[in-house]
Amino acid sequence: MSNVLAIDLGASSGRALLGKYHDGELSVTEIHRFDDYVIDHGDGHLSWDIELIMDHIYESMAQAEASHGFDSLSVDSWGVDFGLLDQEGHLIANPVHYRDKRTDGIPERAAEILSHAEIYEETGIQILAINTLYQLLAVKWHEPDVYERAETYLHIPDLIHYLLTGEKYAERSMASTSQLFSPHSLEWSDNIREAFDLKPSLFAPLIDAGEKVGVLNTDRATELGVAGKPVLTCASHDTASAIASIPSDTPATFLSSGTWSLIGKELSKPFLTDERLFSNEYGAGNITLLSNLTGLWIIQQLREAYSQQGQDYTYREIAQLASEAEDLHAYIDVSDERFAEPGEMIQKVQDYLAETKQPVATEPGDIFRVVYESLALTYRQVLEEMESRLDNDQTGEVLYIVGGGTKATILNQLTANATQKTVHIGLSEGTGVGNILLQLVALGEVASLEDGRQLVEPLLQDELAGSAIYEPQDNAQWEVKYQEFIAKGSR
Ligand SMILES: C[C@H](O)[C@H](O)[C@@H](O)C(=O)CO
Repeated sequence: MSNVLAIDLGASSGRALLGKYHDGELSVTEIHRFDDYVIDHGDGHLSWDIELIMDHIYESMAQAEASHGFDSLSVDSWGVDFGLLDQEGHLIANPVHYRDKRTDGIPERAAEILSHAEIYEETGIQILAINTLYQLLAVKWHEPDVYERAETYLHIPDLIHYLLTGEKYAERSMASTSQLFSPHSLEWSDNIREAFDLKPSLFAPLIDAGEKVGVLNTDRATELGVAGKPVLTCASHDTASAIASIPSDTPATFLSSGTWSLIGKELSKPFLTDERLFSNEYGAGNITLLSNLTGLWIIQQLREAYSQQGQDYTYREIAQLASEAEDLHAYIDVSDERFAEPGEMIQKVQDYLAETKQPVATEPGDIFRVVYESLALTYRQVLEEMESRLDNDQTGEVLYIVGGGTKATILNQLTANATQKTVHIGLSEGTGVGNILLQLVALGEVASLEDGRQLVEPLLQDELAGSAIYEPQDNAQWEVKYQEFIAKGSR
């Protein structure tokens, strides 16, 4: 019998879930939710307000204690970002946001030292400017004084675990997002470190999901009466914890749907392609081969843009408008760099449509529909690219979707239509539940993650009450749309 506290930090909001495992049954309650922890410094500079996040984590502990109490805690978050500690172990500054402009031009400069092909060969990670490697190089090359002071780099969950326990570790699923890690050896890549002459001290000892980091030992923990409770690793990368919550007996084809869309397959070993199409991240004990796509961020940004014009839409209203919208047969390339950057999203979608000589959507519902359809068709494109390269036994008829994006039911159906796969809906709080399952494994309450995944089905029954499967519809029509998309909107 254990109660575990999962802190799940997303790029748009964070939440604390209390998982109660009693008599072989798991129940999960959300006890705290918070947002607004991005600091916008202007001129394209963004950081994460770590003090505010820590306040909410202590608030979550207080709520958990006021509820049923908790036996352990673990934090997961978005990938790639990190904090730098100095020699005394002090955080030098707030962690910088992956959308910060500091990495502009860095991948190109890095390629003069080690080609993109060599970096991919070593790390199995797609070349994206947000990657930790490029962020660290931005510090080294543009802020040498900060680089000099920096002794250790820690990803967000590792940093928070350190601030709670004083112990410095790097959990492997998160390390695998960095482009400083080898999916072949599952260790930090000496080749990358040496090629870019990065200080060895920056790299904390690696640790697996499901291990003990230390115990809560801060003054605030003492004040709350929670000092001494263990802090454990889950799969600290939120995508990896989300995939851990998929109730599949066999390696799954997955879409982790949220601000980002991470679509791919669970594999037993890395799979590299000459075209550097997919990332080989490390999950909870397996490789998660995936493509990292700008996901519902575009919808979130459209919503904000309409709000600035005085039109406030709930996500339910957005889905409704999109489902009633005209089918314009118009598509965007969701991976076009302009859509990854904040601001002016209505204009950006319209500009893209005009530039590619497609009907320009003007009504909000039409614009939302263009984005939803383009996402769904991009999922098909990625899965086709993947499945055409993998062995037959690694292809699948079922696609599992987990994460907050599952609430966009229109996107679930469009994804089934576009991919021609049966879509099984997982938990909207899959990440937090994956975090909980891995803590239960660490505590010895559940024998393995496979056993833990069996606990998810009853949670799904509670959440979805029967609407958990979407079958593909209108196959012929979607075949036509896919060809149109490949011509106008594909990446
Ligand atoms: C930076 C992104 O958050 C990251 O690449 C992605 O993998 C993720 O963590 C989505 O939640």
